Amino acid sequence: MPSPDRGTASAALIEVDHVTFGYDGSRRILDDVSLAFGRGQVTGILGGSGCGKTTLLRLIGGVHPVTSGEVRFDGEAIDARDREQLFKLRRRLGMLFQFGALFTDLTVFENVAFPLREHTDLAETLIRDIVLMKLNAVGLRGAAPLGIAEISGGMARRVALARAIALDPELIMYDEPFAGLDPISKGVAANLIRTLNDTTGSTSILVSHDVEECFQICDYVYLMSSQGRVVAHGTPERIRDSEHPEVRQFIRGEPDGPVRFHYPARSLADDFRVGA
Ligand SMILES: Nc1ncnc2c1ncn2[C@@H]1O[C@H](COP(=O)(O)OP(=O)(O)OP(=O)(O)O)[C@@H](O)[C@H]1O
Repeated sequence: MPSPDRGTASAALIEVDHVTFGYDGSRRILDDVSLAFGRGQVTGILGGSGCGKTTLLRLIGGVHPVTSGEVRFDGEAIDARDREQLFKLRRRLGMLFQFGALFTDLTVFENVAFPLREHTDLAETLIRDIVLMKLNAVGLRGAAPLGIAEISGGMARRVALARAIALDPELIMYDEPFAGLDPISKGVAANLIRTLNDTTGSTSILVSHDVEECFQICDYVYLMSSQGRVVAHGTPERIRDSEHPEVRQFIRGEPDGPVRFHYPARSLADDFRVGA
C-alpha cells in the first residue's frame, strides 16, 4: 500500500492519512488510502468510474466524516462535525463540480458574483471589478451579460472555473473538469487549470478519467483502483512507464485486464441453467 512521499509531506497542503470510508456500514468505498497534495502543485487523481474519487474530494471538503484515519488541511485535522471549522475551511477552498453546476436562471456575471455576495461584504463596485477580472482570466469578460443557456458547454465550464476562483481559494478541487468537452475545449480547460494554479499560487486537485489531459498538466498523479485503494502514484512520466498491469490497462484504455469487464456474477451456467 503506497503511503504519501514523506519527502513532500511537510510541503503538502492536504494530507489524507490512512483513510477508510464507507457511506454506510455495508461497503467500504475507500480502504486505508494515503495521499499528499503538495502546495502549489496540480495533483491528479485518476481511476475508473465508481472507485471513490469524488468521495475523496467530499472528505477533503468535510462533507462526510471519515470512518478511520485523518484528513489534514494545512496540518489541521478536518472534523466534519465541527461547523465553525468547516465554515472557515470552505472559505479557503474552491470547488469545480462535475458539469459545472451553474445557476441557469442567472447570467454569467451573476454566477461568478454569487460566492462574493454570499461570503463577503464587499461593495458592489468592487464585486464588479473582481468578477470582470476573474472572467477575463478565463477569456470570457465579454460574455458577462449572457445567460447560461446562451453559452456553449466549454464556455460554461470556464464560467464555473471563474466562479471557483472568485474568492482566491488556496485549494481548488476539480471534479471531472473535462467531462463532455470536445478536444479543443478540453485543451483550453486543461491549460487554464495549470495557468490559474501557477498565477494565483494556489494548490489544485484534479479528479479525472482523461489520462492525457491529466498527464499534460499534473505534477503528480495518483491512480485509484476499484477496490478503493491507491494502485500507483508518482510523476506522470513515472506512471506512464509503470509496468504494473492495472496501471498499464488504465493508461492504455484496454477493455479487459486486471480490472475485469464483467461485474462479479454467478456463472453463466447457473444463470442460464445450462448443464443442470
Ligand atoms: N451519497 C452516497 N451514498 C451512498 N453511496 C454513494 C454516495 N455517493 C457515492 N456513492 C457510491 O460510492 C462509490 C464511489 O462513488 P464516487 O462518486 O466517489 O466514485 P467516482 O470514482 O468519483 O466515480 P465517477 O468517476 O463515475 O464519478 C460508488 O459505488 C457510488 O455508488
